[in-house]
Amino acid sequence: MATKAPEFQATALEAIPKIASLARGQFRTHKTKNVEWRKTQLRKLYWALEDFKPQLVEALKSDLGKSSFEALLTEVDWVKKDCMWMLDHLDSFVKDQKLGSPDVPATYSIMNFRVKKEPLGTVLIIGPYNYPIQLLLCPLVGAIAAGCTAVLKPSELTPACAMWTKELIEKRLDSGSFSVVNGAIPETNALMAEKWDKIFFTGSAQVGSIIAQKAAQTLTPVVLELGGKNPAFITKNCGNLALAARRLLWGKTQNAGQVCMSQNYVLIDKDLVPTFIEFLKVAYKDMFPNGAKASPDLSRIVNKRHFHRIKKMLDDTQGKIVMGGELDESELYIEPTAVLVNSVNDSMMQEESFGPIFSIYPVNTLDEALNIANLIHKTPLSLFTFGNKAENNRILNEMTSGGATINDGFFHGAVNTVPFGGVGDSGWGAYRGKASFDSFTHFRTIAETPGWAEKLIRVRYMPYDFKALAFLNRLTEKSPNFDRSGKVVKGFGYWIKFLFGLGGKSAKGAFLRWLVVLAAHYMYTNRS
Ligand SMILES: NC(=O)C1=CN([C@@H]2O[C@H](COP(=O)(O)OP(=O)(O)OC[C@H]3O[C@@H](n4cnc5c(N)ncnc54)[C@H](O)[C@@H]3O)[C@@H](O)[C@H]2O)C=CC1
Ligand SMILES: CC1=C(/C=C/C(C)=C/C=C/C(C)=C/C=C/C=C(C)/C=C/C=C(C)/C=C/C=C(\C)C(=O)O)C(C)(C)CCC1
Repeated sequence: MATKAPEFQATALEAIPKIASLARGQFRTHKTKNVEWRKTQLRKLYWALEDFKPQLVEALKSDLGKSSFEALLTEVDWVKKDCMWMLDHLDSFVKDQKLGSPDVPATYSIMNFRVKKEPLGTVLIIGPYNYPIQLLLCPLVGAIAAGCTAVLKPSELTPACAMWTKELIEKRLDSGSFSVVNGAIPETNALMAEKWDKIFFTGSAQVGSIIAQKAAQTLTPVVLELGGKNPAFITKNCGNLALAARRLLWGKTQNAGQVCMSQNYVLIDKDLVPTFIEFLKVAYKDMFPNGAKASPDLSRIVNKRHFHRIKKMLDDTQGKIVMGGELDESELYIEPTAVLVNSVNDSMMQEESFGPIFSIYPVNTLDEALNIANLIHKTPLSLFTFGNKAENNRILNEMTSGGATINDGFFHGAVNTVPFGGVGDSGWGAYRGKASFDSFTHFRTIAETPGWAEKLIRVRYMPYDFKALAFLNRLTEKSPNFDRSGKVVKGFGYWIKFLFGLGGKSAKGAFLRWLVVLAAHYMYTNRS
């Protein structure tokens, strides 16, 4: 098969309602409820990715200048691994979950409470341009696993990937259950005019807000994976400043920093700044011995609009470029660049970089760093800490983020099986690993009341009987072990428990203590 992508073609607007209706129709056949059917789709997706590998690698090169190393590690092989992982665990995820203690009080245990995992239905997945394969198809893995049908809308900014994605999905997966609509705003609007059971959107906060507002009109649940202005903190006690510099530079070189979870700015103890800059330069030289432009590993900026967006941040800064700074529009090339700034109002602090540039902001104290970070963006997608244990804990405690990495760049997001998502305005909901399955699943609680229990549970019927209610309360109500000021009261029950538990708080602890006592007693009475 040729590796050159078919020319980009938007899906005809009038075809979109039919595509959505077909996917809904396929869901109503109930075939997706069959776990074997889902597994077959995941297996087919795995092999489609393997078979289309040359095309996808080539497409990532032509759309983003992405190296084949990254194309495999973070896109094609990444999704294949996701398929394999899901196949390995799906049987256990789909099982009904029996509900017992502590969810169900012992008095209701006869009702066989359980949670049934149901597919949400037909879902819409809208992807961004930076990881056009991974960020579109990983949610699809979750949707297939959960038993949903889906329509995918790749980013039009990566046209070659969009066209191959359409071909591999529509040729290899169940026809009509999974389709791809290509296009930009008009096509997305046409999709948004349809009724979905969930919308999974990855992209900018501005578009995320449009999607959420539209979805709210039909009470459609949404997952939003958005961006953020992500801080890194470096304190005097970071230990290895050279390592911090190298690891943070990694975050701005992979995919030319077009990674929504990489750092936007570094808040660093002012005394460390000159050495940190030197270490950045050393790391840069290590990664790009012949300069970044000559490196076959560094991606390009996706298009002129984004190139100029990033360039404007550099044009508007009042700071000083201390590493990098070269730009070449003809190649959409921007060199990994660090800018030393001294104002929170600087363009390098206020705009989301989403490119290979970041700022360095010197601070006097950790208090100051935390105040600035909370001011710039209270709920970023990521956060990075390079301090001692107490400082790292303090940062994690006093500032939230979607995810965080201690002592590295975005490592919390570099493993495909752990939950990933934002918080507040950096995103709603999470996916990856089991979270991908959960994201497209309705957890339906089921109770089953046996006929023979009728007499036991008839207290609910009219005419109401207060005596029966009092009896039920005696059986089920727990009296508080705290007073009106919220203080725990150590009453008779507490001391009895303490005595019989031999001071242990849990049943297991008490059991172990009793074992020790009995063993000691046995040895004492059987001593020769
Ligand atoms: N949290 C996460 O996992 C990720 C978040 N991002 C964020 O995404 C942004 C960059 O990605 P882009 O592709 O530029 O995002 P974008 O928001 O411009 O586009 C995302 C999708 O929305 C569609 N779209 C664009 N404008 C629209 C409109 N007015 N109405 C309806 N649909 C529209 C596009 O066709 C595309 O498929 C950055 O802000 C970045 O932080 C990117 C990757 C991952
Ligand atoms: C091999 C042996 C061992 C272990 C070796 C280890 C731990 C190797 C580690 C390798 C590393 C650090 C690989 C790094 C990979 C980075 C990846 C995959 C980055 C992915 C980025 C992604 C997916 C970006 C996503 C972007 C998103 C979501 C966005 O824009 O929002 C032992 C254990 C030491 C034993 C010996 C053998």
